[in-house]
Amino acid sequence: MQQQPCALPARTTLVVMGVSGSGKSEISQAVATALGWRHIEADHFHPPENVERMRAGIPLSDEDRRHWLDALCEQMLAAQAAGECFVLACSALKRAYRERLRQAVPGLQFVHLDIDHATAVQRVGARPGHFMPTSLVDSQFATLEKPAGEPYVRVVDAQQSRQALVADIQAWVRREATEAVSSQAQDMLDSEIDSANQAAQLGAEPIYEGRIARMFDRLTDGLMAVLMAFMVVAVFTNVVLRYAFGTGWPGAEELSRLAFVWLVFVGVASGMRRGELMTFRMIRDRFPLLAQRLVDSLSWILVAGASLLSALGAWNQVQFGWGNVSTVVGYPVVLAMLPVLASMLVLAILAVVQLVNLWRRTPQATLTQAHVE
Ligand SMILES: Nc1ncnc2c1ncn2[C@@H]1O[C@H](COP(=O)(O)OP(=O)(O)O)[C@@H](O)[C@H]1O
Ligand SMILES: O=C(O)[C@H](O)[C@@H](O)[C@H](O)[C@H](O)COP(=O)(O)O
Repeated sequence: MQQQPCALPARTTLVVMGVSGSGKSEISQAVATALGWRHIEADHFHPPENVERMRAGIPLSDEDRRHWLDALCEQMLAAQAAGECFVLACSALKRAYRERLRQAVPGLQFVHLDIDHATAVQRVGARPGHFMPTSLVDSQFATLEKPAGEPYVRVVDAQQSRQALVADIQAWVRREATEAVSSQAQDMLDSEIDSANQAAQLGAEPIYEGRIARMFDRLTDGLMAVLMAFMVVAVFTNVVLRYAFGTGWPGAEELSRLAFVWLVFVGVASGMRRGELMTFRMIRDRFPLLAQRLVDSLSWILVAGASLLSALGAWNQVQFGWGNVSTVVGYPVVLAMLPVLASMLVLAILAVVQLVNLWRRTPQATLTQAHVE
């Protein structure tokens, strides 16, 4: 049967292991045919001396198996290099032998055909023309270190019918491949989410610290707390008056709207000072360090420019609204423009401070500090 190029990205390599007579050769061949994978028969890679030893009833030693295992590793790597999945029939009796194979092919899967001594002896005895004598079955069991507990291992009862064994192994291989693919997909998704999180993140450090910064924080925090409390009380009072007493406070909506405008702009200035505004750095992080500084500088110049333009707009509005009052409460409408003006001026100043920081700090500090808004 012609092998198909192996399309699965994971769990594409399998060893069918067990003592002599467990059914490695036959079952692995059938599994390979069913999956369309290359079949490698380890018996074919024993040097003639090993075959002669076994024919003479002499068990192989670790040393006898060393070059044989090396040859098997070469065969597995050759299959992989050709882009083929493979099933290797190999006794792989000791853990150390399996580790040698795993070393060459990380993630190698093993199916252990677990068989009892009597059945193995019976099968080996009934197999005509094979070099392996039944006298060696004892030593095979003596050498066997069962693989249970090792990674990617399935143990099956080799006394089942051939069809049941092939179906079981095939289903396990497919399950493992699906799980591996979905866990790879999950890993990719996780890393996408990580890089997205890195791309859009809160600025790590405050732009400016010092006595004035502490005063500014106290002032803005206090102001926001008062504004928030005022909004809650105003809206709540209005609702209670309206539904409980059939009256209301006509100014509540207008004043809470005004408080909201103040809250937003005070919050923007406060967040910017603390470096807490959302930043996107996915593209910027791909540049070399110097280019990153230049991109950051350009970004801060743009922030300063845009903030100044907004401040100018707010100032025009202040002049325009001078003398005008709100319709319900009658507060001067410039009160709604002042937070915009103040906040935009603060943003422009902070952007300039950050521009200076960029060129004063070390490149590493700049890297963690920089924001691309
Ligand atoms: N599930 C099975 N049920 C009955 N006989 C089997 C089964 N699997 C293999 N055999 C037979 O057992 C003998 C040993 O199988 P083989 O594949 O050569 O084992 P191994 O390669 O492990 O020595 C063969 O004659 C084979 O036809
Ligand atoms: O490590 C070993 O002692 C041999 O590899 C042995 O395990 C293998 O079983 C023989 O090559 C016989 O071949 P069969 O396993 O096909 O009987």
